[in-house]
Amino acid sequence: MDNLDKLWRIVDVNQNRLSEGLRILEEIARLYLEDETLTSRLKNLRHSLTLQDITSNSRLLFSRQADTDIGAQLETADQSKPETLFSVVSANAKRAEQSLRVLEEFAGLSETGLDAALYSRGRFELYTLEKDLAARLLRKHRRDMITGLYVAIDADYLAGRDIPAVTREALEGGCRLIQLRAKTASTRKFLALAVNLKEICLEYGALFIVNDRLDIALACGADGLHLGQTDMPLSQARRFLPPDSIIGISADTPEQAVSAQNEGADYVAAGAVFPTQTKPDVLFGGLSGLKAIHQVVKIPLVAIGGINKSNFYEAMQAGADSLCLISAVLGAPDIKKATSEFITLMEAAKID
Ligand SMILES: Cc1ncc(COP(=O)(O)OP(=O)(O)O)c(N)n1
Ligand SMILES: Cc1ncsc1CCOP(=O)(O)O
Ligand SMILES: [Mg+2]
Repeated sequence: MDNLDKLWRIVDVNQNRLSEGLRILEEIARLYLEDETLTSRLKNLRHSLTLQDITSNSRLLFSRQADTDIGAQLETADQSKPETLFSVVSANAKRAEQSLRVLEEFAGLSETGLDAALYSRGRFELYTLEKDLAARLLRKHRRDMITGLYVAIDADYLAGRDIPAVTREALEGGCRLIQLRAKTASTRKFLALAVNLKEICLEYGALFIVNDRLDIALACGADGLHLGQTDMPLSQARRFLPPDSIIGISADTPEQAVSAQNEGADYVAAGAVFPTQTKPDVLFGGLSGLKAIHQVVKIPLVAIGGINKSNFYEAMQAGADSLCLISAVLGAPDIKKATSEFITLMEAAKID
C-alpha cells in the first residue's frame, strides 16, 4: 500500500466510524424518542458528511484492509459496555465527533483534496445535536416517571405545618412525584419553599414539579411545571424552560387535552374526578370525562380531585396512569404510612 492509499485508509476508517456513530444517534431519535426534528437534523448531517463523489468513494474502498488493521483487536478489547441510553448517546456522539476531527485534519492535506471546512462545521453541529438529544432523553425519562402516586404538597392545606418535613414523609413512603402548590404564598415564600423541596426531592430521586409559576420553576431548577387552562400558555413556558423540563397541562375536555398533546405537553391532568373540599368550585366531567380524555391522548394521564382509597380504582380503570392526591395523603395521621399504602394498593390494582 503506498502512502497516498494509507491516507485514504485513515479517511475511510473515520468516515465509517462517523457514519456508524451518527446512525446510532439517528435510530435513538427516530425509534426511541420518535422525534421528527432531531431525526431529520441527524439524517441531514449524516448525508451532508458522506462522501458523494464516486472517485473518492472508490479510493476509500480500495484502501480498505480491515483484516490487517492492527487497531481492530485493540479497539474491541478497549470497548467498555455503555450502561444507559445516555451513555450510548454520549459514546457515539464522541466517536462521531472524534472522527470528524480526524477527517478535518486529513481533509486539509493537499493529497486528499477534501473539504476540511465541511467536517469542521459538522463537528460543531454535532456538539449541539448531542446536547439536544441528551436533553430530549432526559425529558422522556421524566415523562415516563408520570405514573403511580403523585402528591401535591398544598401549602394552604398544610398551613402551620412543617412543609419540608411533610414532603420528606411522602418521599419516605415511596412517592416519586411531588408538586408544590402554593396558591396564596408570596413569591419570596413560594421560592424559598420550592428551593428546599427541590433539594429534598433530588435526595430521593423524585420529580419536583411547580404549580402555576414559570418564574419559580426556573429559579428553583424544578424538573417540571404544571399549568392550568388560565395559566401561562404552554408555548410561552416552553420558550423559557430548559429543554429537559416537562410540562403538565390541566384539561377539562378531550379537545383541550388533544391541543395540549399537540403543543408538546408531557402529561395531561383531568379533574376533579370526584367532589373535593380542597378545590370545591372546580367543574369537570367526573369519571366519564376522564375516560373521554383517556380515549384521545397518548401521553400520560393524571387524575386529580377527591381521590381516596375507596374510589382510586375507578380512576385507574378510567385510564389514569397516575393519581394526584392532596387531602387523602396530607390529611392522614401518618403521611408516610398513607403514602406507602396508596402505592401498594395502586401497584396491586395496576391495569395494563
Ligand atoms: C396534577 C395536577 N392536575 C391538575 C392541577 C390543577 O391545575 P389548575 O387547573 O391550574 O388549578 P390550580 O391547581 O392551579 O388551582 C394541578 N395543580 N396538578
Ligand atoms: C388542585 C385540584 N385540581 C382539581 S381538583 C384539585 C384538588 C385535589 O385535592 P384532593 O386530592 O384533596 O381532592
Ligand atoms: Mg394553575
